[in-house]
Amino acid sequence: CNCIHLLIIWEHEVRRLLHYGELIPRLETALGKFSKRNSAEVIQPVRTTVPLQKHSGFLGVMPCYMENDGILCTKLVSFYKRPAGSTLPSTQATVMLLDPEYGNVKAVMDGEVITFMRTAAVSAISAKLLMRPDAEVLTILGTGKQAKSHYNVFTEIFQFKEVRVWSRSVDRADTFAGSLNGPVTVCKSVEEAVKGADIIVTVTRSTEPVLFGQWVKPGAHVTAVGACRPDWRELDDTLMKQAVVYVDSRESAMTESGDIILSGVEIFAEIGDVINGTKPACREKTTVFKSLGLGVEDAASAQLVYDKWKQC
Ligand SMILES: NC(=O)C1=CN([C@@H]2O[C@H](COP(=O)(O)OP(=O)(O)OC[C@H]3O[C@@H](n4cnc5c(N)ncnc54)[C@H](O)[C@@H]3O)[C@@H](O)[C@H]2O)C=CC1
Ligand SMILES: O=C([O-])C1=[NH+]CCC1
Repeated sequence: CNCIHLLIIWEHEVRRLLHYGELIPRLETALGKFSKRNSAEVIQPVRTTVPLQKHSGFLGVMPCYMENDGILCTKLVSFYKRPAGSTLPSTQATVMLLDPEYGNVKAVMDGEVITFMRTAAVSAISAKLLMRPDAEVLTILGTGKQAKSHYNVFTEIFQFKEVRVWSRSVDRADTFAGSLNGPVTVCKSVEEAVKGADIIVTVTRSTEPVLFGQWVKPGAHVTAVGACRPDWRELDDTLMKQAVVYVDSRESAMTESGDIILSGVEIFAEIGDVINGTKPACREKTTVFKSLGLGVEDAASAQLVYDKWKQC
């Protein structure tokens, strides 16, 4: 039995071991495999969510099996609708890697760093495929953990002339700006922040639209990361209807995304279809990539952490 080899990999180790340069190619491969719907490559159901009514939150369970790669993984993620000013965390996560033959857990690792890095990396993949190559202005709406990881990966792999941020509180936006390793423009309104922007990342905990189509430049790319419940929104109907809509998973989007379900729009493609070359990247049009977060992303990330740990 190999159950004595249980590893615990803490947050600071995951942070040390994960780098976008290695994570992005692994995620591209995993998303491409996911969109082939070949059960020998990926079995990944839509996440199961248990409402935590008393605490305005949800526990998500996100299993994934990649048979050909020998990866069996599940993430437990709790996420909450916190009131303004709350100091409680909005997302907490733990990832478990199992041995698919024995069935034992071989590693338990921090899932928070995996969650904010893999989500930002997937957004960067969508931008690589869907953003105009001459994009100059990046806008980030929201100033939390995902905002930081998105700022980090977008400025690491692209070059923008200007990066803008917006938060409901200018003080929070100023604090966020001060924590970054580069210049940003703090904007007082969403409209000011997104005017003329080539790429807009929405990473808020809002449950109502914050980004309106009337403000978005034609041909811009929007990566929508928040609003992961069927009755939560970040984008309005006008934007959803004027855009070509890409998602990480059709099933997840039709189950979990208020922006997709309530606007009634058609999904054009999964991002994995574009990676596989089976659907085009409509860069010249306004595009929305609606991200919900997938177990296959956590599985590929956790395996990378494990591989790197073994190399040390
Ligand atoms: N698509 C995916 O794979 C994932 C999505 N998420 C989602 O991303 C969002 C951001 O997550 P974190 O950065 O970890 O949260 P966070 O709590 O660190 O940051 C949230 C940000 O949203 C702002 N905000 C809260 N309510 C708002 C409102 N009504 N209008 C405008 N802004 C508001 C906060 O001030 C803060 O700047 C959450 O909705 C979370 O559920 C989180 C993990 C993965
Ligand atoms: O994929 C993920 O971990 C999550 N998506 C929405 C909240 C957490």
